[in-house]
Amino acid sequence: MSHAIALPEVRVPSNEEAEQALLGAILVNNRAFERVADFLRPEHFHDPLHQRIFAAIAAMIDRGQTANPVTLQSAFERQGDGGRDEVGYLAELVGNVVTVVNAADYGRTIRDAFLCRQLIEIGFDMIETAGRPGVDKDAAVLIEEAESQLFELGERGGALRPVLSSAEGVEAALAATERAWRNRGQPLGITTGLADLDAKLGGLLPGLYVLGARPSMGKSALAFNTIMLAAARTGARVLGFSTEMAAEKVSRRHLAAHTGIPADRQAQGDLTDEEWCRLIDAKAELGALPIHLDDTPGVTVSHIRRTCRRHKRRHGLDLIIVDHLHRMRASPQAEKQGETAKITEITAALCSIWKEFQAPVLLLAQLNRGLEMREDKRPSMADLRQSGSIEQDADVIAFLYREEYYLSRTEPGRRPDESDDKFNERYERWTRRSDEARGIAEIIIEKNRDGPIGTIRAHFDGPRTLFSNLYRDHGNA
Ligand SMILES: Nc1ncnc2c1ncn2[C@@H]1O[C@H](COP(=O)(O)OP(=O)(O)OP(=O)(O)O)[C@@H](O)[C@H]1O
Repeated sequence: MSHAIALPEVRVPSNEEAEQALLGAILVNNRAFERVADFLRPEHFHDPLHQRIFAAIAAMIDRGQTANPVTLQSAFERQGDGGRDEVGYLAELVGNVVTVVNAADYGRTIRDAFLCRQLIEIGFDMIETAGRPGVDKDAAVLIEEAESQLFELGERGGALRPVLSSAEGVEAALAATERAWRNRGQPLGITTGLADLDAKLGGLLPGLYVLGARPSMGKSALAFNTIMLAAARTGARVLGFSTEMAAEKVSRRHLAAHTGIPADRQAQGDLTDEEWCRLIDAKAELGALPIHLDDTPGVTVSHIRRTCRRHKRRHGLDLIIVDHLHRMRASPQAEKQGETAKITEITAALCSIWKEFQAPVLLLAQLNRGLEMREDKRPSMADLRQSGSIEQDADVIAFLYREEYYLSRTEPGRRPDESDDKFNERYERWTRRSDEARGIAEIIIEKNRDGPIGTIRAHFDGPRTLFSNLYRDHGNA
């Protein structure tokens, strides 16, 4: 049985005096407009007449004209919406001006009142839709919609994303080029911690990055231990979704990467006094990094979006890592339609997530077992399961490959009819290849929307579950 609740009477927030004072200040001195032009728009005013006056002032100043009661009045008359009492009102606004110094404060007060009015509207909408009997959307959808509205309001003050003119677009592109020129030698985007990879990709920029590999190749090690740590050390605020590994295990691997004490030994508590000290020192250093982990199993894209919104509001957000695609859940309809529909829905949604947050999304993906039947087990695009939508939506697709992994599992045994010489020769070949492959990983970039493709090599340290630069850090040629 449902029962009615009485809602409190809410006063609509507005500040008539601030609106009048700001308009008067701008009419006395048009320079006051510059102090509010970046964040204040006509719809932020509560009084419709003030909205019209502010819009007219903005248009005149944009055209390089002076806005004062006389020019404004004639502008209103030309538009056919001037009235006798406006002349008097504009003069009154000017007459009551005490100072033009507080223009920015008046502007912020007006905008705050607008945001509060918007909040009230969203709140009433929520009450109305959630309380309507026979509501046609389920609670999760209503929460998603409310969060989306709040996020928009928090991020852009309810403003529409600006449409850029060609001139503005070119100016933004040149400003980015200038920033890049100042930081030449540094990646444009967030560092991956691997210099050769940064050189190929320009670091991680807003976009969808897919990293595919067979299990145990070190995908999670590359994403969580190498990229996450390197990015966070440069101040990037990272949020990781780990569907496979508990957050505690990810953190234990962070400690392993930092101290060199393998995660399995930490878990067993088998440590010397000196190692304990290293772990405690590492705790302080790693604890200060802007890293957060969500280890909810089987996450949906809406869970990721909601968590990112909340996270961005509280902590800021520069990099999102999702481990991994094939452990995520899609909508019940897509799940019913099969794997292709599921992957298509998830990659499209992750694309909209990087666009919304203007941050790179690094998505890990498990590859088909089929590639292990091949002589050359280096992965390629065809090994991505249901790869169509991934190929289309991803800005970068890379694969991780370590020959060492396969060689260590195929130590030759003597065949029944094999001579000593033949066996020794085969064994030596295997030993040579194993030596060459030891600690080496290949990152094969098969798609790079804005840059070159190709393979880079890195060093893999198993006990630390950490990748590092091959040449610089290890001197391998
Ligand atoms: N203590 C250790 N000593 C040596 N190697 C280790 C140690 N701990 C982990 N590794 C190696 O790290 C690799 C695991 O990496 P990771 O879990 O990142 O792989 P993955 O590609 O994400 O695989 P999965 O999808 O199965 O999680 C394995 O090859 C494992 O042998």
